[in-house]
Amino acid sequence: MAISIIQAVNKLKTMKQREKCGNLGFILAALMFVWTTYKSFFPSQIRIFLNMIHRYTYPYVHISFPEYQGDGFYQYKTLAYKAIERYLHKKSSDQARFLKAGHAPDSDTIVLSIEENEEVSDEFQGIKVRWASRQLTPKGQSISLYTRGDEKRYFRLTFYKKHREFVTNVYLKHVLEEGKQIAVRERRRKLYTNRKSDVGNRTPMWSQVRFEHPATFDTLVMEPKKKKEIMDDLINFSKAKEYYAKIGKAWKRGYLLYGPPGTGKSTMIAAMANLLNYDVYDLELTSVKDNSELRKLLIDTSGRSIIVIEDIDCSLDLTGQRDQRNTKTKEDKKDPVEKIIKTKKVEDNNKSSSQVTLSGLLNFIDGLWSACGGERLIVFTTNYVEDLDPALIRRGRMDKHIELSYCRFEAFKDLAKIYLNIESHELFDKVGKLLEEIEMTPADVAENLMPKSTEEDADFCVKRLVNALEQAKEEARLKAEEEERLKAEKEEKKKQKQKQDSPGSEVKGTETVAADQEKENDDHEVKSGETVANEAKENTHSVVDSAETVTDEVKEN
Ligand SMILES: Nc1ncnc2c1ncn2[C@@H]1O[C@H](COP(=O)(O)OP(=O)(O)OP(=O)(O)O)[C@@H](O)[C@H]1O
Repeated sequence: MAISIIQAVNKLKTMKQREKCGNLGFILAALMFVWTTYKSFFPSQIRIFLNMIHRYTYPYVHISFPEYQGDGFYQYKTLAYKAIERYLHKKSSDQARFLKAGHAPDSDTIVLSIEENEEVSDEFQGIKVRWASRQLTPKGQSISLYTRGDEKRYFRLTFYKKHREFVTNVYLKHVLEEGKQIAVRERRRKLYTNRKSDVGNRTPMWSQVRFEHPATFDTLVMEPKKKKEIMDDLINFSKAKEYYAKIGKAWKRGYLLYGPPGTGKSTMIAAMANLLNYDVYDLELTSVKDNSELRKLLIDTSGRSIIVIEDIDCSLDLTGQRDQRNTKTKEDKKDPVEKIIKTKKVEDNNKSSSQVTLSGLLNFIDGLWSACGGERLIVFTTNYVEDLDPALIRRGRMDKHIELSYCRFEAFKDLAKIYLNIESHELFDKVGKLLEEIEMTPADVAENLMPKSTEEDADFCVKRLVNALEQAKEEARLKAEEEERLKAEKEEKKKQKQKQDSPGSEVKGTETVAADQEKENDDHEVKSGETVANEAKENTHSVVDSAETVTDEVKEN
């Protein structure tokens, strides 16, 4: 019984299908008849006229965006097609049933786009449009024989005639801008460095690797208020294209990061690049032949990038007309170890044949060429901000000066949270006190806090830090004592020498000492006013020096 019912239903279905096929055949035949009659009986003028009426009353507008442009020899993918492809990715994956997948250049993303003859709709500010993908088949060729140049693929945008103004002026701008932004967001970021140019070398001047530094502002420890201020400044800059255009300034900003080694200058640059999704150009000034090469390098950089010159104080002799005597005084104040490191760096750099001058560098920062490309940060780092020429770092060139300093208690707590995932410990107070007495860089604190094996738990690491701080404190004390002793010894030797030099020194009493003192005073008077001023400066800085010495001893350890 059941079987016979099913058979009956099937029979009915087949009948209906046949009926449908019959109807379709009839409609097709009728259409062909109308078309043939139209072609044979309507003269071409009337057909043109009817076409015109049709065009006039047709409610839609179509715009085509071909994939490739160019002549028969050179074809290139149009920027508009690429941007539309990226823009439609999300809509295509949501709406279309037949999709094409491709690998976006310079990116790890798969881009989905609609297959031929598929359509997706879009709505922007209440206006609806349709996007379709089409392909023209050149006559006499099958699709499988296409070469890249033969492909006539294009996107077709359809919208109501009444929205023509809006679509062409507003919507298309939005699509292209958004598509470009998506491509930029999803691209693989690069770290570039410049190579020394050889004579006749035509290879690009920047070599590149993928930029994969994991540092972020979350992992960079510094005073929270200062950190927020820097982040706001950066984000503000990245959104200020119109503002910069309005005030007539090139869309770029200079940052000067200064502070002792190991306080996070390089880490901050990586965090900046990750925050803004920028590329990084690490410019090695000593490898740049001259000012004109420097300019070429600048032109070869792209927008949305950070150009970094590290250790700018050691990069070539950029002192300009600076007072050499002044420089010497500052050099004298430095710790001997620091002085040796710096002298070595400067010597190495001086060995390079670079003829880049201060004015060349100033032009690089804010000359006419610096405006090309836009959306660029220029970052200088230095351990010795006082050594830099004021012209180089004045506001307008280096707009924001950021000091990175030794680790304080707040920064330590952040590091403990990042490295050990702890927010409190019985030794925290002790660490806080020690950090007030001893200057330790975040790099050294981080190194002590980082577990080196699975046995080293948080407790072990905090204790290790306390030990390191106590040891640094003890060494600083011993060094200060040793310095005191040396100073006293020097004084004693000086006095002895004075005794030997002056006649009748054996019987020197209070009178003779007074005479010596008078002589010394006379000598001082002969000295030029400048030298006296310098000496006075040296004396005022002696207190700072001793503090620096303590710090350096910590660093050495
Ligand atoms: N403020 C900080 N926050 C978090 N980590 C830091 C900080 N400062 C230093 N570090 C850690 O110390 C290491 C060295 O820091 P970094 O290279 O950024 O210092 P620097 O100031 O650039 O040193 P130099 O002047 O020698 O180039 C980094 O890998 C980072 O892990």
